[in-house]
Amino acid sequence: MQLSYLSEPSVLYNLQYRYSQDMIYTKAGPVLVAVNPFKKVALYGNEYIKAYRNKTMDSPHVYAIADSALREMKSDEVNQSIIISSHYKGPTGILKYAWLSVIQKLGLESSPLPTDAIGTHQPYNLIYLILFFYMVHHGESGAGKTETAKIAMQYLASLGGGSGIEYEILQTNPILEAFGNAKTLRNDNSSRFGKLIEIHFSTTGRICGAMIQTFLLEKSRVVQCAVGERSYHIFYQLCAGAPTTLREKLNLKKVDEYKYLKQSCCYSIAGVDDAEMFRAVTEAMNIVHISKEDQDNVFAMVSAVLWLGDVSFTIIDNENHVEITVEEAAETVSRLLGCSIEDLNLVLSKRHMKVNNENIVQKLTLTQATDTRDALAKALYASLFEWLVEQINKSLSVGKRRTGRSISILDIYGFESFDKNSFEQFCINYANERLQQHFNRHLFKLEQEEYVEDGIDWAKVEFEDNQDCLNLFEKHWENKGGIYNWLITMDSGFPTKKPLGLLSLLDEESTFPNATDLTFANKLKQHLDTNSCFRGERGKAFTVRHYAGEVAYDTSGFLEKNRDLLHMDSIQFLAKCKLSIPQTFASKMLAQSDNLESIPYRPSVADSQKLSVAMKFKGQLFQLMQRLESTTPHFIRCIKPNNLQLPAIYGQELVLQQLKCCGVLEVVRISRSGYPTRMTHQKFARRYGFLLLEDVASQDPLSVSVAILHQFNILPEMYQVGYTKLFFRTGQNRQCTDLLLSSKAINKYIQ
Ligand SMILES: Nc1ncnc2c1ncn2[C@@H]1O[C@H](COP(=O)(O)OP(=O)(O)OP(=O)(O)O)[C@@H](O)[C@H]1O
Repeated sequence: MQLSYLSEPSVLYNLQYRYSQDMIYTKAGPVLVAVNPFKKVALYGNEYIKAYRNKTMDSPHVYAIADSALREMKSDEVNQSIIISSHYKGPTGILKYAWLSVIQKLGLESSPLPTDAIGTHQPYNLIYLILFFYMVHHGESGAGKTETAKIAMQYLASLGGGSGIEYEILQTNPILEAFGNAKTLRNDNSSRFGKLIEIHFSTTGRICGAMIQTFLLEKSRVVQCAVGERSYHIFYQLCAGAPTTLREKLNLKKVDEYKYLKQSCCYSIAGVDDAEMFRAVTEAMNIVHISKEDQDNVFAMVSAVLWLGDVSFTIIDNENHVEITVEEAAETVSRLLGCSIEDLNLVLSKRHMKVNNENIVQKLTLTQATDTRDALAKALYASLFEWLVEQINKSLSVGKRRTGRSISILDIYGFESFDKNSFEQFCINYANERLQQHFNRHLFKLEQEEYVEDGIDWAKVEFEDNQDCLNLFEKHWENKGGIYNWLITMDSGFPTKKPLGLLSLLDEESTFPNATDLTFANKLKQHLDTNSCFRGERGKAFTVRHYAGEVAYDTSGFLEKNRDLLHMDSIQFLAKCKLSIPQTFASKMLAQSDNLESIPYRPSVADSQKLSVAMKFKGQLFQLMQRLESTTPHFIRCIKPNNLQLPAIYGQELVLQQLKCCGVLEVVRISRSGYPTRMTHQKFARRYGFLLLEDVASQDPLSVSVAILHQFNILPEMYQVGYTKLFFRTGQNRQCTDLLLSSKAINKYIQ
């Protein structure tokens, strides 16, 4: 089904009709729209893979996208990318908590919306309806990006490389999901990080290796998570599935006995067996060659993080200073990390500072000690995640003799807008602005530029350009006189001039020791109030006009999250641990802090051992975009038809909103009026020239092409002749080809 022939209402009608028939994939111009079925659909597996490979099936599918990426990689000798994204605006807030209390009352904890509860518990039906209406009109995560990425990987992996590498690539999924996914209110298996997997191919077109890059893991979840949500799956899987010896070695308790896990009152996921998942994860680790010893170290770190949360403090004076309480938690942490209780106490209750060139030791208050403990837990977990990805990459980089050709699959968080939007949404939405720019560039800008360059008659199709919003985030300009001053920021990844964009203002404020979230918000208002994409709000808030809608951000916690400081004392503490894995984490952190010394912009205050989170993210995104720019992109837009994670419920408004947000409707418009299929005159003349019945006066490819089109009476409104290419309306090239092939001329030729 090609939506490109259709008007907007019929696009919507068709999507809904197809969804009701389990046809969850639809093409909108070059973009594949995937509507989450929330149930098993009979569209996958070897039979389907074979059919798409042999071209006996050509209906829209992730397999078809992966297949054309593969073919184009081989024929054009250009790297390809499959960019999977979703766009939603989601609620949190009171109704969600109301819903949680409803399901708890029904004794159906962890189930987002049990269908049997709707019918049998009449008193709750009204609440259900209100919630349903509310949720359907806002939309949320769980659109199906990760599943789609896995389906694309499955297709590519089915090619077989003979070395088993494709199986290894698939087995990275359970590991990354265990350590980087969590149950949220919106999705039982929500990815809390972005992921790019680059699959490498040999000269014969076989998979010979892969490389994974991850982005911005949500580490705050390790120490804090909302009611009804869970922390990372691995915590629950380890506690449920560790064999007795490991359980004893790690001194594991039940999940509801750990403070970090207890706070959200949610321990299980309907239909998921954590113990079984643990076995699948260890099996996957074996397959990607993570040694038994390393696995034990990994699980020791996971257990250490859990036990750190249980380390408590005793107040030792009337200034609220503390020491750690020496009990099971502290003892277990020191055993698992390989440090002494004294060192653990020192790092959590005291801080070394340099004041006026003099070294002093400051005692920590209860709040400071608790923050230090949580920062250590978050850093340990984030380092562990990074380390695991590194190990996986080592294992996947087997095929050194590769062609340099690759297909990258990008599965990155979608646009987010909740009741309360914090630093995480700020970064995620910035990433989405970047990706939307990439989408616009390829589907609107470059497309239309090509028409103009080739001199065809073309009335420009307007599209929502998000350049202004990107500038608000990234660029530096002088407010005086309102003149934009395009100063380089990205070459080095660091600003070289006075910062006046959202990111650089945030970074600058993060380096002032006395700055607060309020001074940051005021600074934004002072510098950016004249910007049309920015609006200062009361107090600590500000609003950004994103391409997908306005989002109000609350700056509470922005500075702290952006600084993401782990005090040098904590790094040195990890370096002193006897186990090799915390030592490795420490060296990595120290290496990062060394690199920073060469950066002129960041002041050398004692704590600035790390690049700020926003700047690191900006650098990562910049590299990502550079990488994607050198590929031919294939876009998949995932749509969530309801927020209840249930099959057969299709919220028209919700779908429409997502289609609008992600530019699909504009793509349909441009595909209808545009000429998406094209072929150079040379290629067209070479392919069909032999069909000409009469000699053409001039043998140049353009004249031959035009003569062929005339001979077969191809309607003039179906194509345009450019300087270098023929441009065909949607699908017309194919119809044209069919026409040519079924013509008498070809029959004559064959005879
Ligand atoms: N093609 C599919 N077939 C069957 N079920 C699917 C499919 N795609 C998604 N789902 C269901 O939807 C759920 C959410 O999908 P997924 O985790 O891929 O969403 P996501 O967009 O990656 O979400 P998040 O942004 O929270 O990570 C899956 O756990 C699965 O139950």
